[in-house]
Amino acid sequence: MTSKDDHSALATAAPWAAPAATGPLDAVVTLPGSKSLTARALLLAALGDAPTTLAGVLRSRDTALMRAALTVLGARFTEADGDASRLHVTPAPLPLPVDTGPDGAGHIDCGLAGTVMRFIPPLVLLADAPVVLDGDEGARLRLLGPLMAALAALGVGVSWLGRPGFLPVHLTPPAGPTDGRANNSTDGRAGGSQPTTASLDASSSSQFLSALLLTGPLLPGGLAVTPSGPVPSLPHVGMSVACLRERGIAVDEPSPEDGDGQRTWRVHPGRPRGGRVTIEPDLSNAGPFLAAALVAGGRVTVPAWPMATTQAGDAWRELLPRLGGIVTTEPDGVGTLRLTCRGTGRLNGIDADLSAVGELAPTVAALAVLASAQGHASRLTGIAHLRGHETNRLAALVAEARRLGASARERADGIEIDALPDGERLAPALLHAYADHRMATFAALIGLALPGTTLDDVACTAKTLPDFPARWEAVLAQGQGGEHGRGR
Ligand SMILES: O=C(O)C1=C[C@@H](OP(=O)(O)O)[C@@H](O)[C@H](O)C1
Ligand SMILES: C=C(OP(=O)(O)O)C(=O)O
Repeated sequence: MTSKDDHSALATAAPWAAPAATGPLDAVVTLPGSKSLTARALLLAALGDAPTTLAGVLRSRDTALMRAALTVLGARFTEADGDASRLHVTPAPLPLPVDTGPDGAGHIDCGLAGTVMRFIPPLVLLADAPVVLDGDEGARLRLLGPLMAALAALGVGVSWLGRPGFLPVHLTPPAGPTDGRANNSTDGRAGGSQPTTASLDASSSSQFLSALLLTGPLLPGGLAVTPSGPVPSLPHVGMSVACLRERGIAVDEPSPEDGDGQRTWRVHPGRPRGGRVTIEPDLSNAGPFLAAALVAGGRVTVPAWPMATTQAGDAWRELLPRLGGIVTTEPDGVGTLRLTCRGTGRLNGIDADLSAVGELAPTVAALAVLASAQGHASRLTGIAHLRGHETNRLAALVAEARRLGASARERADGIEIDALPDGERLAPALLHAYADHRMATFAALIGLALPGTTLDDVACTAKTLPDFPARWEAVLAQGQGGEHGRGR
């Protein structure tokens, strides 16, 4: 099944002419909600002990698919107060009543969303009928095997409908009730019984571990899960833990001193609390906008930046100065900051282990490619798992960097970009997005510095950020003689 939604229709449109910078920026960018926090908020609200009202919800392709998937499993969503970013969620009853088709299974379109294809399968442990998951062509290249092996060990019937280990897959709930219908505690610690135990290999995606943790409180006795090796993107696991705790579920995290294969996460049984939840702006998607100031000069400000957050994008505060920017903050609202990034037009190379924040790599790579033309080499390491993202991002970044005339290569766990020799320059090109929203924003950043850069598919940015081209053009119009008001 390939999605026939707006995204795939737009993907065939003419190439996008990436706007070039014509002067220093002076822009304020208000970003919609975090993709990762929205996915978790939707799922935990669907499993809640009472209705939830969500504010700051991201409305994008990934989150629409998550909503649709949870609707197949019995949750109900209604827009609140005519505001698209506010949602009332009525939780699903247990066992989850699957909306089945003529084949007796519920059908879930994962699009290209890692959060949907990984977070939904463990819910089959709580479901009353089988579920079939499929997605875009690119989604059929994203690994699911290790998560399914863990679910099979918990009694889920796993039947691969294509290549083993990948979508599409047919999942059958275990014969007996495995859901936590007895887990009625409100303190998140009742249940008393020994936890359900699982082990899994999460070395190719932290989402496998997050997926089990998010369903964990509904399993008999909760869940104790021990990944067999290293786990990338650990802040995203921390985000899953924080989201559970915010909803009253107790979670014991392993000690950072525990070695790979010895770390156990213990989720205590209970129903996630309903109530009101406000979702933070997407700090990963803030990256290209803040980085634009490094390329064009001037400044870009993001308001409502949380003072404390589990989002990987908080690392921009540390990464952008290393790449040549100046990052400052000032108080904004309660618990939030206005974060400003200033650029001078000069870029630095960077040698960075991005294992914890891999989703920031394409934006860092765009700056590194541009820095190579200013005589600086860069090395991004700890990101072998990016080969399993929306596309093989290591191959894609190297191919696109070379298309521009940069000297770049893949290493086992990352990429290297050489300093361009004196006298050599980068040249604009038609860049490829590979259906990957972050490869599209890579191209947008390159276009600021290389007039004439085009991109084959800007529509794929709708995966996590609606209206990206308009938002990008509005940022450029601010401070370059344009008449757009500041902020949006
Ligand atoms: O849990 C999440 O919301 C995510 C976890 C990370 O996945 P990986 O561990 O596969 O990198 C991240 O890159 C992805 O964008 C979102
Ligand atoms: C890896 C990413 O997405 P997904 O949630 O689809 O894994 C990403 O957004 O960079």
